[in-house]
Amino acid sequence: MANIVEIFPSLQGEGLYAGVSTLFIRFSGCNLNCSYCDTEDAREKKERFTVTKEDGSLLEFLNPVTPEKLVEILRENYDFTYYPQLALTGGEPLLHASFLKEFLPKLSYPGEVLLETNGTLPDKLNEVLNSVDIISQDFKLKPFIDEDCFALHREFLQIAARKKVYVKMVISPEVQDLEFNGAINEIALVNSKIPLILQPVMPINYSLDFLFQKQKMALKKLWDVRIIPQVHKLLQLK
Ligand SMILES: Nc1nc2[nH]cc(C(=O)O)c2c(=O)[nH]1
Ligand code: SF4
Ligand SMILES: [Mg+2]
Repeated sequence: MANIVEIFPSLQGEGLYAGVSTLFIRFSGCNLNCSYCDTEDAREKKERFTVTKEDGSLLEFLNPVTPEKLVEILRENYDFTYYPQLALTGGEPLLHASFLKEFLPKLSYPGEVLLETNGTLPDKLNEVLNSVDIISQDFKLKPFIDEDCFALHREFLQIAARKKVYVKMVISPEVQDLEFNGAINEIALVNSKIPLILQPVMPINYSLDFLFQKQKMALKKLWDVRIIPQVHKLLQLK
């Protein structure tokens, strides 16, 4: 059984696949507490979850949900043809790894399954690796979190690199070069071909110079470094 916050169709607003028509499942709960978190309500369990249908109307279902029920809800409410990607997000979806291990083979999604993860639960990733196609792994930097996640991020990325993977780093002018360089080195040690997406903290009420400076810094060690803001926020989508 899993606790869900919401299911909705939208454009992928973040990362390497920004712009792809995507069906999102947002799971409850998170093991981190980032200062820039824009899904605070996903951190706690909800009695019910909402399903936004293709025509924009809303349905409500009771938590927790079984894998069978979730498959039924998706099949009844969406034509998967229109969503080349299914995104699993949160919160931290890997807190539901054993659920996902049952659910994803039952669903057998015809498109690609993309996992949006904070990259700190390597053992859980191992459990679901065979059932996902793409991994969007965050690298969490100071000053946005108190913990040092680099060792976990490295271990996680080594596993994720067996699939299609990219790293997403939320940055602002407050991120120090030393911290940033440390993260770049971790990625380069796993594979310098792994794409890195620099995602500026929203709202952008600061000069963009630091973004280009950080991109250049990263390009010394990595082949593919992109600056991509949250497209869904620019377009005022969910
Ligand atoms: N449109 C849209 N794209 C997204 N990509 C990642 C999201 C997330 O909250 O994890 C997200 C989201 O909340 N909305
Ligand atoms: S990992 Fe994601 S969901 Fe969890 S606190 Fe950080 S930004 Fe929010
Ligand atoms: Mg979001």
